[in-house]
Amino acid sequence: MSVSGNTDIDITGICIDSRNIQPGNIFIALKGSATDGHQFIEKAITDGAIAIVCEILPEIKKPEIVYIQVSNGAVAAGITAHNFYGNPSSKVKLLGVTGTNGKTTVATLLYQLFSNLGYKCGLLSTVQNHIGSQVVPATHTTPDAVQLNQLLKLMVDEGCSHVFMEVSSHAINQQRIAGLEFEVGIFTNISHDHLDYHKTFDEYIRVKKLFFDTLPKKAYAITNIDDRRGVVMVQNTNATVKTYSLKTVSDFKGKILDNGIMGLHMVVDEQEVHFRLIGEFNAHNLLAAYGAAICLGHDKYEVLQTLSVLNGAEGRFEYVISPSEKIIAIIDYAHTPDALLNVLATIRKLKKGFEQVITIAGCGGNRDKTKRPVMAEVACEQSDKVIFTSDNPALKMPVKLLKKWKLACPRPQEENVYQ
Ligand SMILES: CC(=O)N[C@H]1[C@@H](OP(=O)(O)OP(=O)(O)OC[C@H]2O[C@@H](n3ccc(=O)[nH]c3=O)[C@H](O)[C@@H]2O)O[C@H](CO)[C@@H](O)[C@@H]1O[C@H](C)C(=O)N[C@@H](C)C(=O)N[C@H](CCC(=O)O)C(=O)O
Ligand SMILES: Nc1ncnc2c1ncn2[C@@H]1O[C@H](COP(=O)(O)OP(=O)(O)OP(=O)(O)O)[C@@H](O)[C@H]1O
Repeated sequence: MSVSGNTDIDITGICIDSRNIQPGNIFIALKGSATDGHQFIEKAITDGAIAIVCEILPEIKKPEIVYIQVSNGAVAAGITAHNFYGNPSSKVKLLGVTGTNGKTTVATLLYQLFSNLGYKCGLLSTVQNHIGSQVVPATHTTPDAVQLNQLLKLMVDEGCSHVFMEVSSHAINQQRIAGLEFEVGIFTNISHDHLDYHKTFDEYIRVKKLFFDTLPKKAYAITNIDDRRGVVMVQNTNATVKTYSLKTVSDFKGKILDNGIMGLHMVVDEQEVHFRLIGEFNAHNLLAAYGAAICLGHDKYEVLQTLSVLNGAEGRFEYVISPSEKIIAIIDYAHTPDALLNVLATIRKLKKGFEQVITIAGCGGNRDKTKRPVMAEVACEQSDKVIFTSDNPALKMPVKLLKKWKLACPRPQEENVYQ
C-alpha cells in the first residue's frame, strides 16, 4: 500500500460509485464486470471526493487529494468500510449462510428462532433486511461492502446481539464480506446455478469454499454432509467443523418419521419433534438452524421447541388451502433445476388424494440460460400439466426492437429496464 497527500482529513463517508459521491467522501475505484471504477476518479473528485483508493494511480495527481494505492480494491473496500463503521461485525454474533439453495430459509429461520428466544436480531436476506423489527428493502442477497457495514452498524446501534446473513457466491468473489468477523458459517448445498457468472461448476465450488477457508479459528463451520461437496467445503477451514445429516452419523443428526402437508415429524438428536415446515429439504434447513443454535451454546429442548412453531421464509414453500380443501396452491421461489426438483418431488410425495399437479414456472431473462431446458425437463417430468411463463425478462432491449414489436415500455425498474 502507498499513500500520498495530507491524511489528516475528516472523511464524511465511503463511496464505490462515482454517481453517488457526497462532498468529503472517500472514493474506492473497483474493477467491475461492465466497467472500471478507475475511469471515474476524476468525476468523483469533481463531485467532492477528497480521498481516492485505487489499484492504479491516475497519471496526474491533484495535490489537495489523498491517494491510497492498494493491491486489491475490493478487499480494501471491505476493510475500509468495516473500520469506518466501527467494526460492527465484531460487536454482534454474526452468522453467515451460503449454498445454492436454502440460504434465505436458514437465515430467516435463525432470525425467527433467536427473536423468539428473546434476542434483538438483524437479518440480511434476499427477501428483506431486518434491523430488529424494522424492515429495510433488500437490493441484493448480500449487499456491497459499504451498504453491508452500514446496515451492520445500524443493527449494532439498534441493540441487536445476533445478525444472520446470506452469503452469495457473488459476494464472496467480489470481496463484499472482506473484514467481517463471522462466528458461524453454514453450508446448505451446492448445485447447478450462477454459471453465467462463475463459468464452470468447479469455479463456483472454489468460490463458495473460500468463505469457509477464511473463517477464523474461534468460529464454527457447519456443513451438510448429505451434499456431495459438504466435506470438501470445510476441508481447509481453521474453524471448528460440525456436520449435519439425515442419512449418516453426524454432529446434528435428523431422521424423518413422516413428511406430510401438515408438517415434518422428525427425530433430532434423539428427540421427537413435529415441525410446521414441509419437505425433506426443510428437514435439512431445520437441522442447519438447530446446529447453529447448539454451537452458540443454546439448550437443545428450548431450540427444538421454538423451531417447531416457525413458519419459515416468505415464498419458500408457502401454501394456501382452498376452503373445500380440494386445491392446494404452493408458492415457491425455486429457480434452479435442483430446487424445482426438490419442490415438485416433495409435492408428489404429499400428493395423496390429489388428482393433478399443475406447475406454473418461468426463468428470469438475461441470466444463466443453460439451466432453462433442465428446469423445463424437471417441470414436465414431475407434473401432470405445466404452464411456462416468461418470468422477468430482465433484459435491455434495443428501442428499435421495442418499436418493431410495438411493445410498450414497462414501468422502469432497476432489474427490468427496457432501453
Ligand atoms: C455481476 C455482479 O454481481 N455485479 C455487481 C458489481 O457490478 P459490476 O462489477 O458490473 O460493476 P460495474 O458496473 O462494472 O462497475 C465497476 C465499478 O465502477 C463503479 N462505477 C460504475 C459506473 C459509474 O458511472 N461510476 C462508477 O463509479 C461501480 O459502482 C463499480 O464499483 O458490483 C456492483 C456494486 O457492488 C453490484 O451492484 C453489481 O450487482 C449487480 C447489480 C447484480 O445484479 N448482481 C447480482 C448478480 C448479484 O450480486 N447477485 C447475488 C445473489 C445471487 C443469487 O444467489 O441469486 C447477490 O448477492 O445479490
Ligand atoms: N436446503 C435446500 N435444498 C434444496 N432446495 C431448497 C433448500 N431450501 C430451500 N430450497 C428450495 O430452493 C428455493 C430457494 O430457497 P431459498 O430462497 O431459501 O434459497 P436461497 O439459497 O436463498 O436462494 P436465493 O439466494 O437464490 O434466494 C426454495 O424456494 C425451495 O424450493
